[in-house]
This record gives sequence, structure tokens and C-alpha cells, in this order.
Amino acid sequence: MNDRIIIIGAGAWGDALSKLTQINGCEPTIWSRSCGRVLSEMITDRVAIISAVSMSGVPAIIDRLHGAIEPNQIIVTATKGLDARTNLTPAQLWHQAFPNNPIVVLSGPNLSLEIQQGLPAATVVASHDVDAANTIQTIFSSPKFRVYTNDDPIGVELGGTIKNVIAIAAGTCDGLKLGDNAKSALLTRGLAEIIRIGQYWGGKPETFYGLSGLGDLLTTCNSPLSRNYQVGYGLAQGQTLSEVLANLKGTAEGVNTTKVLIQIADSNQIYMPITVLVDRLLQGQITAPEAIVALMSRDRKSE
Ligand SMILES: NC(=O)C1=CN([C@@H]2O[C@H](COP(=O)(O)OP(=O)(O)OC[C@H]3O[C@@H](n4cnc5c(N)ncnc54)[C@H](O)[C@@H]3O)[C@@H](O)[C@H]2O)C=CC1
Ligand SMILES: O=C(CO)COP(=O)(O)O
Repeated sequence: MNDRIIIIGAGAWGDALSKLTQINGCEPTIWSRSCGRVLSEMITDRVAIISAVSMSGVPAIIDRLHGAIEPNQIIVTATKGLDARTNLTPAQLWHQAFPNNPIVVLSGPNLSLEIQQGLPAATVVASHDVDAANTIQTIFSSPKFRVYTNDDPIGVELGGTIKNVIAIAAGTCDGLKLGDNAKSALLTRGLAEIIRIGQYWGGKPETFYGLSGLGDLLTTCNSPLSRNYQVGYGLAQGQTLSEVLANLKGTAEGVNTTKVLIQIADSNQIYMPITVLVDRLLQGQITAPEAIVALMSRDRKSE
């Protein structure tokens, strides 16, 4: 299987995923927009097509691949975002375009820089197709990377996606130096919010307590390496969103994910108080200290 994998996207995550497969002796082909080669011509005979592009690039990649993928080829999506046009997840977009292919979601607490440094990490590969999940587990498993299979792809995908919004809030909390009590309260109530909307979307509640939910929430909300955390931290310093994004290395998916979540929560009456305040903060409608006051002064309720 040495050369039968293609990774789409040569950003931070595509490069780290490539390195992980190389530990197992794979020689993956990496495609990026600037490589000068035709993607659809490069996927012939690949066992797995691994998409690691940011959310904004997923529809364009799917367009490039129309009519080119064979039904037995496994599509792996490693993107953590939501499509602003359709409100669908990346795996849902891939499934819509290629309904006969096995789709595997890869997600977990996986900061790419730590993986590039050779530090150990764990992740989840989730699919309704058990054989496909097992194949992807074999491709990525190594002493540096522990890979668990899972049969709840939507839950795994949403855990890794929605936690980016809470990571923006966590960066804000740390930027304002609100202390560990406040941070723990934020993460715990953030997880409740993730489970509330995640269950509505069809995810199993227990999935959100696993690596791709709680695990990734802890990593991203506690690490200055996280771009989403950096967005919140910068806003807490009084920078505008444009100023923060201008200095950010790479993509902070939580910014667009917040907008999509607000639409879904509004139209389905799902209570998402942290997400609503992150949205107002991102839009410049409220300052970081005002967001904290608003969160703390809501109506009393039971846990
Ligand atoms: N960096 C990390 O630690 C991790 C990132 N992710 C997720 O992986 C995805 C990519 O993240 P990064 O690699 O960090 O972002 P990045 O900003 O470093 O790279 C994004 C990649 O997407 C490609 N891309 C964007 N639009 C495209 C289009 N229209 N056509 C072709 N290619 C396009 C870019 O060329 C680039 O290769 C995001 O959804 C992120 O949430 C997931 C786990 C870890
Ligand atoms: O998803 C990630 C780690 O699991 C990466 O987080 P950021 O996109 O916030 O850097």
C-alpha cells in the first residue's frame, strides 16, 4: 500500500498527516493547488483519498474529483469546519457527491506542530463502513499515533468542529486572565452546548465524551498553538477580528463555524449561549469583558 495514498492539501494538517503515514513506510502523494498537477489524474488506483484542506476549499476539491473516483476508493475527511452555503459537514458534502464510496472521518486532539515534533497523540477514525475504518486505522497507527475506530462519524466530526467555537471563548477567557475556575466552568458548559447541538444533528452523546469531543476540547482550549484559541486571545487584548486574522498563521475554522451554528441553533431553538456571545464578539458587537458579564448574568437554572 506504500504509494497508494493521496493527501489533498499541503497546509499544516496535510503535512502532519503525510508524516504520520511515512512512519509506516508509506510514500503518500500530496496534492496542493500550487503543485501544477491535475488532481483527478492522480487518484487512479489509490486505496485512500485523504482530504486535509480547510473548509472553504472542500466544495472546490469535490468539484475537481467529480466522475474520477471509483466506488471502492475510501474517502477520508480530516477537515474541521461547516459549509457556509449548505450548513453541511465536510463528510456530508463528500457523501452527497460520492454516495457509493466509504467515507471515514479522522478527528481528535491533534495539534499539527506537536505531531511534526514527533510527540505522541491519539485520534479517531469513524465510519459506517467498518472495513474502511480498519484500513485507515492500519495506515495511520504507529507508536507515535494511537488510532481508535468508531461507528459514529457525525458525532466524531461535530466534536472536532464545534469545539473550535469554545476554543475561541477559552482564548478570550485566558486573555482576560479570568482564572482556572472560570476556564473549567466555560469548558464544562461548552461541552454541554456541543452535546446539545451534536445530538440534534444525530451524534451519539457518548461520542462527545471521547477523544474527538472532550479530548479535542481540552487540547484546543488549553493550547496557545491553537489558531482558534489565538483568535479569542487576540480579541481579549482589544484587537479587531481583522487584525487578529491578519497576523494568524493558517486557518481558524471556528470563525465561520460560529456563523453556521448560530443559523442552525436559531432555526431549531437550540440554546447555545456561549456560541451566541462568541458570535457577537467576532462581529464586534460586544467587547470581551461585556461578553463575560452577559454570560454570568443570565437567568438562574439547574445544571
Ligand atoms: N493544523 C492542525 O493542527 C489541524 C487542523 N485540522 C483541520 O484541517 C483543516 C486544514 O487545516 P490546516 O492544514 O491547519 O490549515 P492551513 O491553513 O495550514 O492549510 C489549508 C490548506 O487548504 C488548502 N485549500 C484551501 N482552499 C483550497 C481550495 N479552494 N482548493 C485547494 N486547496 C485549498 C490550502 O491550500 C492549504 O493547503 C482545517 O479544517 C483544520 O481545522 C485538523 C486537525 C489538526
Ligand atoms: O483541531 C486542532 C487540534 O486538534 C487544531 O486546532 P486549531 O485549528 O485551533 O489550530
